[in-house]
Amino acid sequence: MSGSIERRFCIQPGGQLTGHLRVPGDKSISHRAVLLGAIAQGVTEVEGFLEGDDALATLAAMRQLGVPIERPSEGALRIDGVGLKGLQAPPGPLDLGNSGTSMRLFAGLLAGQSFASELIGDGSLMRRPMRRVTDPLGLMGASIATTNEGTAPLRISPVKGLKGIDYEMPVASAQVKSALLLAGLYAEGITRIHEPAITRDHTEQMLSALGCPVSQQGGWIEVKGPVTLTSTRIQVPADISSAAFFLVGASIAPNSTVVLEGVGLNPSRIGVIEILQRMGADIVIDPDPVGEGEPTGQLTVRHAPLRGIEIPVELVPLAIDEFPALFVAAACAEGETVLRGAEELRVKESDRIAVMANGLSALGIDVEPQADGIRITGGRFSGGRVHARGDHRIAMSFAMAGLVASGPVDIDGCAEVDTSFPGFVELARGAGLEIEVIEEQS
Ligand SMILES: O=C(O)C1=C[C@@H](OP(=O)(O)O)[C@@H](O)[C@H](O)C1
Ligand SMILES: C=C(OP(=O)(O)O)C(=O)O
Repeated sequence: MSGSIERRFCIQPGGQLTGHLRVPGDKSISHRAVLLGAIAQGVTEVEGFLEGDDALATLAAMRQLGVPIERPSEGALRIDGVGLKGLQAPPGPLDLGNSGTSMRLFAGLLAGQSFASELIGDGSLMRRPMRRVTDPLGLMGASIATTNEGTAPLRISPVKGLKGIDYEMPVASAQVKSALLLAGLYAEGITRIHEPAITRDHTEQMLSALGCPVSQQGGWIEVKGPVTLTSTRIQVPADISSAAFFLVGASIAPNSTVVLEGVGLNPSRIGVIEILQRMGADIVIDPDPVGEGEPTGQLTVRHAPLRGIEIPVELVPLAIDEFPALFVAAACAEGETVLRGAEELRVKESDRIAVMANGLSALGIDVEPQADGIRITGGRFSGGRVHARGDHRIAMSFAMAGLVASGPVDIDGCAEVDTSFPGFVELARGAGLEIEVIEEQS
C-alpha cells in the first residue's frame, strides 16, 4: 500500500501581515449550493465556490448520484438540477473524505430516497459522532445503520416515506438542523426543529432563495414537505472562517494591516469578530452594498494589544470553527481568557481542546484544558514543534502563532489544510508570513 503525504509547516518568526487579500469561498455555503442546486429544477449557476477538498467531496458524491455538474472556470459551477425525485442510486459508497458537513447533510438528503446508499470518509471522519443525525432521522422514519459506536459507515436503506416531526436538538448544531431540513423536504407534513442556541442559517437562507420559505420563530425552524425548489444564481462569499487566521495574525503581529475583501458577514457567523473586538482587536467592518445573496463586507484589521476575556457562552456557536485561531489570540493577550460551553470542540476533525492545549503548552503557554473549554494565560510563544493531528484549522492557527514566537515553529500534520483553504500557504506568504512546507512520504 502506498503511504500518504505528510506535510510540515516551518515558520520563521518576525513577520508582519500586510495587503489586500481575498480568502477562498465559504465552505458551508459551497456544500449547500451543491446539495440544494442538485435537487432544484433547472440550472443553478454558482460563483465563488470553494475548490477545497471538503466541498469537492460533496461535488463528487453528487455526481455519483447522477447529477451533471460542470466546472466552467475556477470557482464556477453549473449544476443541472434533477429535481427532488431525480437522484439515482450511486455505483458504490460515497467517500466524503474529511468532511463532517458532507456526511451529516448527505445523511439527511439520502434518508428519504428510494435507493440504498453508504457514506464513508477518512480516519478522522469515521471517528466522529453520527447518532446526532441518525437518531432524529430514524424518528422521521429513516433506516440508517451506524457502527456500535455510532460512527460511519452509514448504511442508508430505502424506506416507504418520511414523516415530519418536532425535534428539540440537544446540541446547537447547524449540521443536524440542516440534515433534518433536507429530510423534511421529502417528508409528509411539517418538520419542526428547535435549536438551543442560534447556529449558522445558510440552509434556511438558500432554501428561501430557491423558493422554499423556511419559517423561524422562538428558536423553532420549520419546513413543510414535499416541496419543489427552483434554480437560482448563487454567489458564495469569502469564508469568514478562513479570514479568521488573518484577523488573528494581523492583530498579534506588530506593524500589520490587512484588508480582507468580500467576506461573508452572516450574523450567525461573525462571533469571531465580536470576540476579537472584546479582546481589544482593531477591526473595521465596511459592509458591501446589499445584493441578492448573503451579506458581505470588507474587514480591515490592524495590530493592537489584546487582553484576555471571559468568552460569552452565547457566542460559542457563532464562532465554533474559529476557536483554534482565537486560542492563539488569547495566548498573545494580557491576562486570562476563559472559554466554557464549548464541548463540541472535542468532536471536530480532532479534539480541538486537547490538540490546541498540547501545542500551546509545547510553545510555552500556560493552559488549563477543561471538559467544555479552556483557560489560557497570555504570554510569549517560544519556538518549538507542535502537531496539528491532521486538523486544518489547527495547522493554520499555529502558523499564525509563528509570526510572534521567539524562535522557529514547526507544525506537523498539516496535509489537510486544503480541505478548507487551498492556497493558504501562498496567500499567507504573500502577506508576509515566512512559511516553508516540507512534504514527506509517510
Ligand atoms: O453546517 C455547517 O456547515 C457547519 C456547522 C458546524 O458544525 P456543527 O453543526 O457540528 O456545529 C461547523 O463546525 C462546521 O464546520 C460547518
Ligand atoms: C468542523 C469543521 O468541518 P466539518 O464538520 O465539515 O468537518 C471545520 O471546518 O472546522
